Amino acid sequence: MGKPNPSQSRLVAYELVYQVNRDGAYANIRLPELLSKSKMEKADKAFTTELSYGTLRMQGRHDYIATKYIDRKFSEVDPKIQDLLRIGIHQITQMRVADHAAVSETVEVAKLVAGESKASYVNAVLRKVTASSNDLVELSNLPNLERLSISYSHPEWIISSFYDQLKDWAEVEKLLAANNLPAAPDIVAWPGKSSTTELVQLGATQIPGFSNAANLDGIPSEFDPIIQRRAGVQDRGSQIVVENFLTTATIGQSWLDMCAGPGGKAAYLFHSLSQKDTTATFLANEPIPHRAELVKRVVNNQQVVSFDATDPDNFSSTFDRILVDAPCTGLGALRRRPEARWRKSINDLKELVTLQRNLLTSAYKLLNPNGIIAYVTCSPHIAETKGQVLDFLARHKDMSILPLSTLADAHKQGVLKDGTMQLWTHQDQSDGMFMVLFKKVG
Ligand SMILES: C[S@@+](CC[C@H](N)C(=O)[O-])C[C@H]1O[C@@H](n2cnc3c(N)ncnc32)[C@H](O)[C@@H]1O
Repeated sequence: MGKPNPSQSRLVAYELVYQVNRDGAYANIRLPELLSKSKMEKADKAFTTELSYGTLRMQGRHDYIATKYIDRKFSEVDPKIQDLLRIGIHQITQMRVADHAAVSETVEVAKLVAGESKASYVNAVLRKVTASSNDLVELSNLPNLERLSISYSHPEWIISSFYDQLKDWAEVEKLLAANNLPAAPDIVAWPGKSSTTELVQLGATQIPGFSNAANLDGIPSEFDPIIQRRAGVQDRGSQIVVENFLTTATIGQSWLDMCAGPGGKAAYLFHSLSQKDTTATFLANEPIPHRAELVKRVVNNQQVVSFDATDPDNFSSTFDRILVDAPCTGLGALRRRPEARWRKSINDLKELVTLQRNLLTSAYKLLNPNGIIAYVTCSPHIAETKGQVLDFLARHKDMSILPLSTLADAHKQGVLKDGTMQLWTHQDQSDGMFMVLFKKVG
């Protein structure tokens, strides 16, 4: 084999996959850094993005394929070889790259990052993969859970949690497929700062049924209204949450965003309230310092505090409207975060459910008579959604659900019989947001 000569686009894709899988990097933060250092052309950057994000999403499936051609468990293979095989198999099975190019280009990366002998091994395994149809017909004999887990590259516990809610394997399959498709970012025009007319004039596409939303077929950090902090990157599901909560506004209320970082909903709420009602007050709270700094970039600094919100004594006043956009497993936003499905476990869920419960208890203590709490997660998991609702209502007899269906100006999308809302990526083209409004009586 000659001197290694990898293409920049594959080398950067490998670096990203390795850093995410081995060093805990976040793809959406690390990739822009790697791309800006690389000086690649736009088309090569797009290739790198598709290859690296796609590999991270689909690596469960790729590991299954690789295991057919190796003589040990995939987890026992050298970590560099694991990630090289994954990017090779992604090109062979998921992208329109000719087999010979997928193999030889991956082998060039392997020579540079892992040396000649490991590169030979990668070469041998990938050649065997190209000789197969990779149609995985054998999976049709497996139970639904195992079959879908391999085909759509999702951990089984996550698929079970979707089935618990959807109760229909065909629907679950559609959701898993949607989670594997990249989505162009949604943006929101902050009232008083920009408008959808301006966003559309600058090349974004308006989203029907929304007052301030547009979809951007481009890089948000290169879009002027975002650079100038007059608009934000925000999935339409989160925009629905904010807009629904705002329909409960009356004059002169005090608002708290209890879990505000990095500030998406806080910014939209803050700018909307500033336009609607100058007598309303707004406070955003975020305990993690660097996330609180992000909130300060989009909300007036004087209106951002940094406390553990599970202790209500940290706050010096009570509120009429409290948003509890709680830390959660994020199982509703898997298409936007390629590695997220591999990062969370059932153990995380247990801790998160306790934290969510404690935040709700604290919100209750901070709520004024006739006040409203919006409890929100970007997860459809039953323990983080319906489970929390039942638990909260059982513990607080003076609280009841304010059905979203009774609010004339609220979005109708995803509203369930009990008045809560559950969005689904495959049905609503949004993150799988859950929302319930709790009203305090008297
Ligand atoms: C789902 S995120 C909020 C997203 C945010 N509302 C937005 O739209 O950009 C949950 C936030 O809760 C914060 N958090 C974690 N523990 C908390 C606590 N004990 N009190 C308040 N916030 C907490 C996390 O740091 C995280 O920033």
